[in-house]
Amino acid sequence: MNKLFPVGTSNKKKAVLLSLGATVALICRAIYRIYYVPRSLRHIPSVGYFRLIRSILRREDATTRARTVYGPAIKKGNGIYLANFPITWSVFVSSPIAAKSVLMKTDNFPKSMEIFHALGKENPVVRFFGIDNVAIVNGEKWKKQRKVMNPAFHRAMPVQMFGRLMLKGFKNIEKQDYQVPILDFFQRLTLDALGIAGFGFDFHSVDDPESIWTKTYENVRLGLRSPFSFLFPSMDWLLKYIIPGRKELDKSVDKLNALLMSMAQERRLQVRASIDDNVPDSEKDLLTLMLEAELRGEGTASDEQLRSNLAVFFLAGHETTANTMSFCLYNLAMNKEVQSKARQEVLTVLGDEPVDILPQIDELRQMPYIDMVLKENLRRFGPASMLIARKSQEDFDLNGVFIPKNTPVVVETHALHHNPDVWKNPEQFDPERFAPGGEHETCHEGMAWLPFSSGSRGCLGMNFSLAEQRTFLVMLLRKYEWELPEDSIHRNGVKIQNFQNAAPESLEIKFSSRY
Ligand code: HEM
Repeated sequence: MNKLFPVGTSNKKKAVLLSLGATVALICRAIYRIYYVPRSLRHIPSVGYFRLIRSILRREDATTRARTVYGPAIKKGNGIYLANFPITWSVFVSSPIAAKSVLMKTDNFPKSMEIFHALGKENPVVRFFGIDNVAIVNGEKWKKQRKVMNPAFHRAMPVQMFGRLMLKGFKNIEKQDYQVPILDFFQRLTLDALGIAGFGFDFHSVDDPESIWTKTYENVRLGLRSPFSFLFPSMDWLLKYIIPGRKELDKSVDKLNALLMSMAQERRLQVRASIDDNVPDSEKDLLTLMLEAELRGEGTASDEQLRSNLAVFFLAGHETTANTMSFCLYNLAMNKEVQSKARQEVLTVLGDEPVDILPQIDELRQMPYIDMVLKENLRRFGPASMLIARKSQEDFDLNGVFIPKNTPVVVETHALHHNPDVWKNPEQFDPERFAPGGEHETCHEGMAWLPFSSGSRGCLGMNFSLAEQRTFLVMLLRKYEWELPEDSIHRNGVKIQNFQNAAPESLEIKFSSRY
């Protein structure tokens, strides 16, 4: 040690120099890890770390980023490339054939739980969602939970309840003088829909903007999205005292957790006493249906697992559906001929009497063009721009590219849906792609359309969300025509809120009533 320092250096000076040296070494190591691609992955075309960060800081939307940042690497790697994102070097997949290989081989590519473990038990994200829920766990644990839930999500969907909510939504459109901040409008509808359908609880978000439970939920939703809730996890013990709003967030998480837990416990007792025996399945909430499946011996779920899964339904089903519907109204405002064609289909099935009506399930099934519109909207602006990272369990040949064991692999749905080698004119909104014999049916091998993912880990709530989207869209088309206001910032292309939330930035829609 003495050889390192000139004779006469005091102990205090030595300590300072040593700590400085250690800090510089740590910083160099961190920069090296960020910048230099691991040797075992260097054969895959990569995206520069700082180019990516610059794009995020400039708030470039996912489409621009896919074109300018990832585009060249995607082309070079035939749909497979490497980027240091979100926390480590990962392989990104935007080719239909490679995506299919990853999603069909769930044992080779289970979901990676690293982020949740890194956050630690005290983190609000982990305290709300838990780490034992169907969206995160793998293997037998996952099978058991999914088995309890599958029947609940495959029964007849509660379209009458969705319709009743939209009737309340009509009143809000009138109250707001027919020019409506559309994301807020749909966030209220989809929150109430999830509360009622999930566990029989009305947040009253649509009819009472000040409702206490809506505010509690909003505190949690926005708080968990703050970068401070998941960045610097090792500093959480300190951050929780200095981050503004963190105390409030912790309190709201406790309050919402207590509500979900009490719902799970009470409903278990009710189901055991068979209180809801005469209620048809389409009117039962998801919690009741899950508990009934458990009673029939179709899997098991503890109270904490039920609570944690109800929390996941909010994460997975609230903003996703609200964002999707907002984009759908945008797309139809920008493509008037599609809006008219969709309305014509609705009027043919439901008639054009000047009165509000609630569509029935079998009527919604007779509207193939509406489904084409919803599919194209999800291709263009699906809310899940990438799937949760998977980790390769062994060396793997992915469409001719060698992927070593323990590599994080991310299917990047946005880049896949906007890949010009896969979709013709990908930036154009064209529902005809999904017509029988259309582009999607005839030109695609592998998995080219993945807004809900696919395979056994595909979205559990897909049918639920699609039934909700159909009901809302059909009722809106029957009652209104709509367009963007003259001064809308979205006239030359939609502006996205930010990197964390791919929702349209303060989008307003101007409605005119048809009756
Ligand atoms: C437009 C609406 C929705 C979209 C685009 C969507 C998309 C997705 C995607 C892409 C996945 C796969 C994630 C991954 O593997 O990394 C997923 C999984 C999941 N979704 Fe959805 N989702 C939507 C609505 C819903 C709703 C309404 C619910 C529940 C009420 C829900 C519940 C779930 C659950 C529980 C999973 C995990 C399934 C598993 O791993 O077994 N989703 N969703």
